[in-house]
Amino acid sequence: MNIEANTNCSIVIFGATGDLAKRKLFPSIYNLYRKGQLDSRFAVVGVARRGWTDESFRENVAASLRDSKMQVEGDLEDFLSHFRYLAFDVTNTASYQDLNTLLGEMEQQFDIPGNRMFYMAMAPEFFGTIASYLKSEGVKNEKGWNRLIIEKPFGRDLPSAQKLNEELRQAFAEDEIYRIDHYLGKEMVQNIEVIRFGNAIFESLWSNRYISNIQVTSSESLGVEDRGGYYDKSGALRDMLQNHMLQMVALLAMEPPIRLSTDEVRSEKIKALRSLRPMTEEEVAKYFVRGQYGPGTMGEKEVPGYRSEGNVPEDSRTETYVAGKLMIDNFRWAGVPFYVRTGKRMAEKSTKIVIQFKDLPMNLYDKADEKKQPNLLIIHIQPDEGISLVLNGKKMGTSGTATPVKLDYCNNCVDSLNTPEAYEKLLYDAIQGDGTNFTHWDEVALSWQFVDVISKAWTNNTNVDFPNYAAGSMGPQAADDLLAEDGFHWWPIADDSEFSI
Ligand SMILES: NC(=O)C1=CN([C@@H]2O[C@H](COP(=O)(O)OP(=O)(O)OC[C@H]3O[C@@H](n4cnc5c(N)ncnc54)[C@H](OP(=O)(O)O)[C@@H]3O)[C@@H](O)[C@H]2O)C=CC1
Ligand SMILES: O=C1O[C@H](COP(=O)(O)O)[C@@H](O)[C@H](O)[C@H]1O
Repeated sequence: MNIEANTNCSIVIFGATGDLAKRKLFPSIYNLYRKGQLDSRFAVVGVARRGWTDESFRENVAASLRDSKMQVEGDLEDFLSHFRYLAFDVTNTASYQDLNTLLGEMEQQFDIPGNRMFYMAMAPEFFGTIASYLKSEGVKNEKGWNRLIIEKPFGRDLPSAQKLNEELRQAFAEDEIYRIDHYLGKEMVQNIEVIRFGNAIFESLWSNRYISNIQVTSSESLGVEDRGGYYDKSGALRDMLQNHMLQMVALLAMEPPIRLSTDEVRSEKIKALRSLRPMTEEEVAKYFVRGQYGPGTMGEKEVPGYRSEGNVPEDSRTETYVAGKLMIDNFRWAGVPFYVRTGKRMAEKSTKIVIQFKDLPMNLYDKADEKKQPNLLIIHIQPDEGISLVLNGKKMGTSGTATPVKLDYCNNCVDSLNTPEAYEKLLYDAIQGDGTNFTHWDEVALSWQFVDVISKAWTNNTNVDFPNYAAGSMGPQAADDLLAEDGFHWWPIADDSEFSI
């Protein structure tokens, strides 16, 4: 970690009237303030087009805290006094000059030495323009540090991501750019490194010698809600796999870094992503499966199919589900499939990683009429947070018979109230100058390079039979077949008591 002593700063939120600011950013800033993790000398400037006043902006911030069901204490008025609003036109130099003047005033008022953090919570087509004006109009400050936080999506393929990156790099250095992947702020995603590198029993087994396959599932029960317009141009591959899923794979596959510094961790993740076995377009069908949900039942409720959602064409060929088999061609992982799957309108909201260990070459407790139970390490990312280890123990009252036993550690049972939200942690890290849990450009580029082949193959092959899974199910049959061909199956993500074959 690279910790910055100088953390009193101004935060400028571009897109301060939007959904992300309301649902995630204001509550996170308030939590940091309440816990004393934000220096008391801070300022927040919200910018967007609409003509709000400071008062209406503050009322909106307060409403966002109420909506997030936060415990707001007697300090709300003081907190809100650090917030100002500026109606803004991103293409007009005068707006940037007004912003600079306002920041100067607030820096004086709150004794801030010029540190500025610019948070891009706006449609991505504006990111390059804003970064360039921040520099040309002198809002990027010479007096303190400058940091640019960039929301997803970072491009829609490698060329567009490269173009965006070049635009940003004209104005900001790589170490001033913080590309957010909110999965990297999740408590249990951060725990992957600790589980691996803090436990002799796991690190010594963490390779193709002992692991047979790894499964990463991130299933969502919600559909596309009101984001049909965005989602139909994106799909599950770009929306989830290119970023969150590949980041989790990189953390699971990387070599131990020589120390926990930003550069060392990133460098190992980059090496893991470079080891992903590339595919040709023709090979994509062998490794990847796409799906789109049709109508179905969620709990008791009938829900429509994807093609009937708002702003989605009725003949859409956008995938709402993707499953794949990734091979990592390096010494540690050769021969071990990493299976990933993610989708909307699946049976459960759940993110889990299951590490399946190889069977013993000879197990004295194998019975011809009983199926074998492999050892499993399960990392529960959300909504439950914790670790389970599935072992074999003696079946009580019998002799010579083994039965699966599960050891559970529940992280959010211990301290659920104090588990910080991902955005809160990432904002805190960015203020500290710690970029470890943000993605380096090379990681973004390698991920797009891998994903672009899949999206090209899917665009060129229009012969898809969509919808191919019912809302409320666990996805298309082809995703089960993908594992069955290798002699595996997806481990259940819902009811842990089912952890026997
Ligand atoms: N919402 C979420 O949960 C997530 C969002 N993101 C990303 O965050 C970013 C923002 O998303 P979200 O908050 O949902 O989007 P919204 O559409 O809700 O908000 C967009 C914001 O941008 C402002 N805006 C739009 N055009 C202009 C303009 N020309 N000049 C100035 N301001 C403008 C809007 O305000 P006004 O209309 O007043 O100008 C509004 O504040 C996107 O990149 C998205 O992909 C990423 C992960 C999750
Ligand atoms: O980035 C995104 O993530 C969410 C899922 O995030 P989670 O923290 O709830 O697992 C997903 O719904 C959204 O489509 C995607 O853009």
